[in-house]
Amino acid sequence: SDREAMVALRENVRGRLLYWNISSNPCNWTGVTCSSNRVVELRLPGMGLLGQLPVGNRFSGEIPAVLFTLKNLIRLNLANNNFSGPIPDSVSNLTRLVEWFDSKRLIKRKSGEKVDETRGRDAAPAQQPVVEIPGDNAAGESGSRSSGLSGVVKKEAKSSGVKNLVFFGKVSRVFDLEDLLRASAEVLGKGTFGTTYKATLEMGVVVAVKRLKDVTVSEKEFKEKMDVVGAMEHQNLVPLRGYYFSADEKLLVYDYMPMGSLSSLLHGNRGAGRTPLNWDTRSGVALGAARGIAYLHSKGPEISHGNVKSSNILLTTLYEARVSDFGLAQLAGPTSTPNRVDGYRAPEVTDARKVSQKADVYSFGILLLELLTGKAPTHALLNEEGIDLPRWVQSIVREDWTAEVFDLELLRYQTVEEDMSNSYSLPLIALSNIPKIVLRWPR
Ligand SMILES: Nc1ncnc2c1ncn2[C@@H]1O[C@H](COP(=O)(O)OP(=O)(O)OP(=O)(O)O)[C@@H](O)[C@H]1O
Repeated sequence: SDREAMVALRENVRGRLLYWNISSNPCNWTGVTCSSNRVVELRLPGMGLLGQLPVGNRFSGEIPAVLFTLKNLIRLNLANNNFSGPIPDSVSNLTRLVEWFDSKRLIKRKSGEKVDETRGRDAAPAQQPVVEIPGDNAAGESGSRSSGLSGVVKKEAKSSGVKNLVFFGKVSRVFDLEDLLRASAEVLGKGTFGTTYKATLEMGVVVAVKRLKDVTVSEKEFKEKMDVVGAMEHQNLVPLRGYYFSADEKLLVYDYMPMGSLSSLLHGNRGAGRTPLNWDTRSGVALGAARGIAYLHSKGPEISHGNVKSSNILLTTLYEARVSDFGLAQLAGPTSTPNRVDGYRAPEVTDARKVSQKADVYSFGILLLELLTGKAPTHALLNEEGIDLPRWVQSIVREDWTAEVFDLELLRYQTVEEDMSNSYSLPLIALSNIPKIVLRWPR
């Protein structure tokens, strides 16, 4: 029935369907008998009419070759028809056939091979064969947007018909590489390991995609390391959902965190209209980040984050902390270009790939100072405005305890100074010689 066909169609286009329309257009494919005279049109967002889908029309005869030549065709659903015979030669353009339930009735013809017509005719009716056409067909001409990821990611990734995204966890696979490449993309920022984009997929899903640079490890090693990262599951971590690896492109797919990073909330938009982070929020973020890092450390003595800093503490809409970017330092070569991570780095760390758990704790201590002072620990040599945060804190409170060290935004809240100064219970902090850094953990 048409209702069933609609359900099948919706399921099979996996969210790509913008609208569909059953009209009573006569079907005119040579060699195809159509008993219901109905044609389903499929429109995809921004792509116009893509093709007519013979869903549930009780078509019989061979599948019209024209279907396989349609540009931008992603999936072809032949559900509830009575097609038989060979899949047309042009099917060799297709790199993947999925859910080919009716293998008896529909035969994939290898080039030059004769087709056994009778085999097809005698078999049971086709149930739900679905053909996918990934690769350049789908990402081509009208499909790609100039601001899309496909304009950024190298061709090789686009045309790789075999490789696809590798997903972690029990989450059902909701999109594939082609979906990702067609997504509209916005640069979120450039970091040590590459550039991160906000990618909005046509089906409405939003993800953060990190395009890694300078990956020196082999595919096998990359996979092993990403498997470890992908297995980390904690409410204070940004989950790595999947990755893509090819010779030219390495992509990581994370959940997108709509509030951005602690760094941008603390230091961005200092002008009018800024929403200051109050002490409750800051201490809650510190606690959440500590829990995320402690979880990583609990996974084994050799497992550390390696890059704890405020741009890697992302926030949910409820201002809960999610730690991001763990396990990436070991993918790169030994040469690490100096960057603002240095402001967080424990003095004993000489190789960015070898950061101990203790060094993570040092970086976390710097993060706490950043939360308390509102100052970013950028490296003075690289950035004139940068400060060596522990040294600055020491210089301010060397003689006498003074509230000057705190972020002015925090001091606007009357009770906060007392809150911050009353407690010395910060056993986690391994920063040496920093007097009177006080923080009360929320109860
Ligand atoms: N999952 C995400 N959701 C929202 N924003 C993100 C996400 N991941 C990263 N960002 C933001 O994108 C920007 C770039 O991030 P990226 O991780 O590439 O660099 P970084 O954190 O500045 O440096 P590094 O590479 O050393 O960690 C940062 O502002 C970061 O907060």
